[in-house]
Amino acid sequence: MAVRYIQTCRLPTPFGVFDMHGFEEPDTGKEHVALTLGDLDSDEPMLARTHSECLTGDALYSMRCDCGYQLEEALRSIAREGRGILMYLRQEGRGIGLLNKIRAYHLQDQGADTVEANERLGFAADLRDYSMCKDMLEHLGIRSLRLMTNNPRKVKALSSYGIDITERVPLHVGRNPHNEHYLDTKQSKLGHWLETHQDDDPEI
Ligand SMILES: Nc1nc2c(ncn2[C@@H]2O[C@H](COP(=O)(O)OP(=O)(O)OP(=O)(O)O)[C@@H](O)[C@H]2O)c(=O)[nH]1
Ligand SMILES: [Zn+2]
Repeated sequence: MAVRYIQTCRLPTPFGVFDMHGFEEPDTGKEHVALTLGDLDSDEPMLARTHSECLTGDALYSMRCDCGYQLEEALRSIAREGRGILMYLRQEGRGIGLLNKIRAYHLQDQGADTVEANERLGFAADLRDYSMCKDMLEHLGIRSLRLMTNNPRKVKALSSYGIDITERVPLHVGRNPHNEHYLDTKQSKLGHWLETHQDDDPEI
């Protein structure tokens, strides 16, 4: 989905003072942001995270998933490095929206896994689209990334838009008894790289 740039402001966080750049999808009115830190002009590949919105994990401390832990770890890593970008994409619930995610969680409370729950509601397992990242990165003049993710689809999608992913950086945090089954399902059904030993990624 195409986005247009709106404005930039400072965003102080416990991890560092970021710049927050706002973008809008003219077709849908959806609002996305990119947080950046450090020198954007250098051609050195930039540490990056594309993070899909998860209100429950990112803001409400849910332990059903790993999102909140990953968000914090990504910001912390960017701050440690002194340079990087986090694109926060408003595609809640892998694209089905918050209320449908609650419906899906209800089905999971009754025994379905995360993929089966989506399917029972009539959705594909993952409806996300990452094309807005291309416009955001182009606007900011960023060409190559060291991407923090365990999700092969993200790497494939961003590469297909011509974004140069020079390295895939694993982001293994937040496993707990409440999300163990969810993480195992992501690994077995969605192909996430979640092994403890990370020499599992020969093509990147
Ligand atoms: N439909 C649905 N969405 C979920 C569920 N649990 C988390 N999500 C959403 O999934 C998205 C995060 O996707 P993940 O596959 O966990 O992680 P990812 O961001 O694709 O991959 P990583 O980069 O490795 O973190 C967020 O939008 C969450 O709201 C669930 O059980 N059902
Ligand atoms: Zn989540």
